[in-house]
Amino acid sequence: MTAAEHSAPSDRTDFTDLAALGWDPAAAPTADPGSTPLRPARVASVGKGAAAVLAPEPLTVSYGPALRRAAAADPLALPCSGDWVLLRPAEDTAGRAAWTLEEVLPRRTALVRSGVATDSHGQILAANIDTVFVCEPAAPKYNLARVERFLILVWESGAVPVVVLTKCDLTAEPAADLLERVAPAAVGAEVHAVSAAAGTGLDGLAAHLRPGTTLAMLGSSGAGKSTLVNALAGARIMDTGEVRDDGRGRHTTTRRELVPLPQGAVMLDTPGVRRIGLGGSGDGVERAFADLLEFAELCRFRDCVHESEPGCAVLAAVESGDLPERRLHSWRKLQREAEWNAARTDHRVRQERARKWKTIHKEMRRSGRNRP
Ligand SMILES: Nc1nc2c(ncn2[C@@H]2O[C@H](COP(=O)(O)OP(=O)(O)OP(=O)(O)O)[C@@H](O)[C@H]2O)c(=O)[nH]1
Ligand SMILES: [Zn+2]
Repeated sequence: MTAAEHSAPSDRTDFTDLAALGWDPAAAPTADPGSTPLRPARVASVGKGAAAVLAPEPLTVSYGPALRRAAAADPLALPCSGDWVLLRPAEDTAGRAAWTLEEVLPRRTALVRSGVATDSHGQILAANIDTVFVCEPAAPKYNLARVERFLILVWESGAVPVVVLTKCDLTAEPAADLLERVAPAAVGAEVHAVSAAAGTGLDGLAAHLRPGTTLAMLGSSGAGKSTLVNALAGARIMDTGEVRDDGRGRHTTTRRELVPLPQGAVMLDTPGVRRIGLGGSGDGVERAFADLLEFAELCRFRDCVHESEPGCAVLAAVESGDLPERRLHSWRKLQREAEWNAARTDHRVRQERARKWKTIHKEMRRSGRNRP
């Protein structure tokens, strides 16, 4: 069934406007004949038991019973910003027309922060993001290890990372030199050097702002994310941190929201992520260190750990200068971290969760979508 057909019974859904929020018609849910038409919406932010959604007009919706049951079994079933969800018509306690959040549609991508407190499930920061601008200030000095950490996280999410070196007006280093130095840490990703203040390098990002794209920004606090969004939008649509206490600062971005850009993309604005744990369940490390792992294929021993083994092609590449030594150190550290986190969510836990999800979806279909 197409998006247009699905919208037919619900004259209140404007799919043209949903497209401005990144709605993909191919993802249109199929409604069972005779069931109450459910209405798609996109989550802007979440609170306790309720979410702020755009449908496309802003609504606050409470969680329906099926969703609450699913969340009790697995916290990842709870909606997060960027999720596409289905709403069911309901009444609030005063008898006024309202909507409940019935179901979270399958996530295309999910940005996960692991290692939150003792919870081994991790926390989903945002969903259905296509492209992430990994913002790293060129001045006073870029931090390649931080860029690598962000890249792993983005690859793991399923989104495409784009490294953006910000504040280039504050460094004497020519953009070409900057790009050349940073590119080895950003294997497989585009790298751009920009200055929001001077307006340079912004054109290079245009291709990532096309309609239908959901964008997000990652980068430490004060990296210049909000300033960059404003420069791209040509308007002050985000608060920026003009006043800060020190370099580490406080978060100046306090809202998580979906912000349409004039170019057609939507920006999913999440607060600066300062301390990130790696999930370790996906192929983020493999993708972020594809250069190193290509050499590893040539090691004499299959289980080579590239420490001191004879015939280690990785060590040989470092020796010959084909692989920066810094990359090897970075990889060791991040790989260990990812493995440690993955071990916490061991195989059994993952299987258990897959089984639970199956039940939850069945349950949702039964108790939610099919009920008249
Ligand atoms: N010189 C110069 N300063 C910049 C540039 N971009 C941002 N800044 C400054 O850097 C500071 C932090 O910028 P923000 O855009 O607030 O940083 P942010 O990454 O959004 O910070 P959080 O909201 O805390 O995550 C502000 O004082 C900006 O004016 C730039 O291109 N050049
Ligand atoms: Zn080796």
